Amino acid sequence: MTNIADNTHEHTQNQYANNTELHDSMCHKVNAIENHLIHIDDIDELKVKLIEQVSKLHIELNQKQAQEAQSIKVMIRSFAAMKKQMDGLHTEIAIYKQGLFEQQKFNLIDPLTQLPNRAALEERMSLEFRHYQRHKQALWVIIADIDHFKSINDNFGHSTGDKTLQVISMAFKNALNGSEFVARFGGEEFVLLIPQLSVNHLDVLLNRLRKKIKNIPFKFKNQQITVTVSIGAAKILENETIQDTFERADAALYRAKKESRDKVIIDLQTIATSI
Ligand SMILES: Nc1nc2c(ncn2[C@@H]2O[C@H](COP(=O)(O)OP(=O)(O)OP(=O)(O)O)[C@@H](O)[C@H]2O)c(=O)[nH]1
Repeated sequence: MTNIADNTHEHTQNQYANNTELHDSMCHKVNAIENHLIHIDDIDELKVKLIEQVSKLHIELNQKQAQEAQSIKVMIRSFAAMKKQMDGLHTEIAIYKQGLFEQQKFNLIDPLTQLPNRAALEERMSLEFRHYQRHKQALWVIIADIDHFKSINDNFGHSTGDKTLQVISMAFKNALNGSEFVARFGGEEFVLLIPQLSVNHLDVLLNRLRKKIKNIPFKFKNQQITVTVSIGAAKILENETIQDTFERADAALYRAKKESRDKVIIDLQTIATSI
C-alpha cells in the first residue's frame, strides 16, 4: 500500500512539474501572439507568425491533454491496486480475528474433558455475581469431587483415570440445563453454578446427579467399578462475595468427604437463611 502511494505521489509530482512547464510555454506563446498583433502591420507577415504560434500552441495543448489522460490512468490504476490491497487486508483481519476468537475459546476449554476450565469458571463467576447483585436471585456454587480417584489411577492406570474424568464430565454436562454451568476446576474437581433453585430442589437435583454417577457401569480390566462423587453446595448470601460462597461450598465438600463420601452436603449457613 505504501509503495503504491509513493509511486502515485512521485508520478503526480512529475506531472505537476511538466504541466507547469507546458503552461509557462503556452503563456509565452500567447504573449508572443499579442506582441505580433501589436507590432506587425503587414497582414501576410502577421498571418504567418500567428499560424506558426497557433500551431505550436496546438501541439502543446495536445501534449497537456495527453499528460492529463495519463495522470487519470495512473490514478485509476493506483486506486484499483489500493482497493485490492484493502480487500486483502480486510480478509487478513477477518482471518486474524477468527483465529483470535478460536484461541480465546481454546484457552477457556479444558482439553481432556472439553468442559470450561478454571479461567472460564472465574469469568462466569464474575458474570453471575454481577447478575446476582442486580437481581438478587438465588445463585448456588457447588463443588463436586470424585472419591478416591487416586486409587483408579493407581490400580488401572492414568489413561483409565482420564477416561473416567471424561465420562463423569459428560454426566455433569448432561444433567444441567442452559442457564446452569459446570467447569473442570482442576484434577478430579468440578464446580457448578446453578441459579434460582430452592434448597429442596437443589438437594433433589444434586442427589439425582450423585446417584446417576454412582450407577455408571464402569468396567476396568474386566472388573466392575463404582465411582462416586462427594458434593458441597452453598447459596450466595447478602453482603458476601462469590469467593466467600465458594469457600463455604468447599467447606461443605470437606464435610461430605469426611462424613462418608458419596454424599451431598448443603452448607448450614445457607440452610439457616433459607428457612
Ligand atoms: N488420570 C488423571 N488423574 C489426574 C488428573 N488430574 C489429577 N489427577 C489425579 O487425581 C488424584 C487426586 O487424588 P487425591 O487428591 O488424593 O484425591 P482422591 O484420591 O480422589 O481422594 P478423595 O478426594 O479424598 O476422595 C491424584 O492422583 C492426581 O494425580 C488427570 O487429568 N488425569
